[in-house]
Amino acid sequence: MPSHPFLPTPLEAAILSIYPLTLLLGSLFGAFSSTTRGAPYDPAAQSFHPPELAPSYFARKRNVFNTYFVKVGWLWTTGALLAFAAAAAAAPRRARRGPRPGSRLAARYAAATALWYLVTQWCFGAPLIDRSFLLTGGKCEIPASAPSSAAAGAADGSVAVLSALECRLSGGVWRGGHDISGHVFLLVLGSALLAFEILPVALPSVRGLREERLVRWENGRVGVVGGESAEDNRDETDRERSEERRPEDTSQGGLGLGTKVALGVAALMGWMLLMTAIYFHTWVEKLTGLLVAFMGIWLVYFLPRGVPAVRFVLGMPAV
Ligand SMILES: CCCCCCCCCCCCCCCC(=O)SCCNC(=O)CCNC(=O)[C@H](O)C(C)(C)COP(=O)(O)OP(=O)(O)OC[C@H]1O[C@@H](n2cnc3c(N)ncnc32)[C@H](O)[C@@H]1OP(=O)(O)O
Repeated sequence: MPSHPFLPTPLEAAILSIYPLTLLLGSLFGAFSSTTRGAPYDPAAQSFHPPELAPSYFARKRNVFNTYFVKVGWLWTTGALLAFAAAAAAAPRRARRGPRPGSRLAARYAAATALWYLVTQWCFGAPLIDRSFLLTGGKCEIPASAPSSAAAGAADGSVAVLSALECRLSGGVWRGGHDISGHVFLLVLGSALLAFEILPVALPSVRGLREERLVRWENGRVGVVGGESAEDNRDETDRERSEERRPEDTSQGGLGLGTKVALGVAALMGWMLLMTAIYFHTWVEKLTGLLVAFMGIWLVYFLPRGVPAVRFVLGMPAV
């Protein structure tokens, strides 16, 4: 049982700990494997170069999983969530009496999408990842060989661009700052979103996914979702709703094809996280990617537990 609504249950903590462990094991493997250490790594290109000498297929930037899966990872996350929502809606009547995804699934998805967008795509201009790169001393360097129009910048060969994309378009190299790993961020946020939405619905009788979650009620008291102490503090309507749901606790939930596909997408994200940990980025870049993703997960899944007003907007999975 967690000690505060803002904290995960032991099972949720165990699930979340898979992420740092994956990064740690992957980074250690990358650091000690002789094949990886012997391959030519180009820090400017942030990859093994030339690609033919990369230590594995997954160590090449243009591998099919990176190009069509991670690089459009939010589209996959969206599709997986829709598949899960469709499977839950189409579940047979008996399973439908099991926990539902919750009326605020779309709000939580929108919140997570907004975070992904601000961090990796656009934040009233350059995305947060690019802003932090510039703030930590990074700049866009234009090689002498670049077309003269692009190279018209400062004396040190750098140009005043605000984003990695602009830099690339002007033929430059994004160099010198701290580059938070966008891959780690997206893969952790996307797979955790799927896990936190699907598991409490698909595995309703597993302790720690639903009923051990602590919440703070409007009167300031803290209780367990669906537990006795919590119900004592809720209004009549809430109690009635929870009575309706009680027989579902023993059902198997709606683990239809869509849910299995969505879990498959989350698992592939886990695999790609491991590949990223082994073959790409520095330790600190991976760590900051993880921390930013964890911040997002906390905002969407743990802050609502402790703040009723936020819970009113974002709700909680399977409640
Ligand atoms: C009821 C249900 C609710 C839902 C109800 C809603 C209703 C439904 C509404 C629909 C509405 C539509 C809404 C959808 C909206 C979208 O989902 S459309 C969006 C589709 N687009 C995406 O998904 C884009 C996702 N991609 C990204 O965000 C960024 O590309 C990423 C993944 C964060 C990565 O960024 P990055 O620049 O590659 O950054 P980074 O990780 O630092 O990598 C640095 C380098 O190392 C390389 N690298 C790192 N790791 C790896 C690796 N593992 N392998 C190979 N290379 C690697 C990178 O390739 C990169 O190299 P370059 O490409 O720069 O040369």
